[in-house]
Amino acid sequence: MPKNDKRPIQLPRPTLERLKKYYAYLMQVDLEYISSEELAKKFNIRPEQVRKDFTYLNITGRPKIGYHIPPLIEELGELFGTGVMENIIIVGAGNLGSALAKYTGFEKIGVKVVAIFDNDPKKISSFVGELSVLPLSSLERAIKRFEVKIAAICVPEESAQKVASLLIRKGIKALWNFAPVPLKVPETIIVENQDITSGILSIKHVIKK
Ligand SMILES: NC(=O)c1ccc[n+]([C@@H]2O[C@H](COP(=O)([O-])OP(=O)(O)OC[C@H]3O[C@@H](n4cnc5c(N)ncnc54)[C@H](O)[C@@H]3O)[C@@H](O)[C@H]2O)c1
Repeated sequence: MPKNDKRPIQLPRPTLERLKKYYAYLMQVDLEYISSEELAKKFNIRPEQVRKDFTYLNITGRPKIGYHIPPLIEELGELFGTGVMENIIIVGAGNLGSALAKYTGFEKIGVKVVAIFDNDPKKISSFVGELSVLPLSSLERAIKRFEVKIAAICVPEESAQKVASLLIRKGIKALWNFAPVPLKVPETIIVENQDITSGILSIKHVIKK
């Protein structure tokens, strides 16, 4: 694909995962340039892998200097659509859903939590941060009003499928699933399963050596 072609790029999943890590890292560092060697060392991979990953971006490094970080961050931001604000909703105003709703870091990556839902009458109308917990009967209205495509599922695993199916019926296109259970969804629906245990397993794997 030509470099200035703006069609969505289908990245291999491992590449996408690495690009996300580079992006998070580059947002934190206080540097002007970074070489593929430095990035590779940080992530314990080969510099050729970094250079190959960056061929998906409209950017080239300079010999002996490396990649200019501000345009690199911009390119990565464009790849992940961080410049476009996407409204999301959360279902499940428990421990996890409430923590997500209060997290202030989402806006930096173009994500805004616009509503939180629960089916527990005791939680309805209580506040999570600045959001009042809504009943599921308000789902459709909120999805339409805020043009929401993404929903985070933060309900117990036994309710997750039911909630997923309801969200899809109400117009949601992508599910960010925190419940530790696989979801059955139509092919057109995007599902991202978020597993908090995977990070700690990676640490345990390294520590074991
Ligand atoms: N993936 C992760 O990293 C991770 C980490 C912690 C917890 N979890 C999972 O996230 C989910 C939530 O965990 P938690 O600790 O916040 O649980 P919690 O019990 O504190 O909260 C769950 C909330 O969901 C609500 N709920 C239940 N059924 C519902 C339904 N049908 N519709 C709407 N709301 C409903 C409950 O009223 C409750 O408020 C669980 O599935 C848990 O296993 C995942």
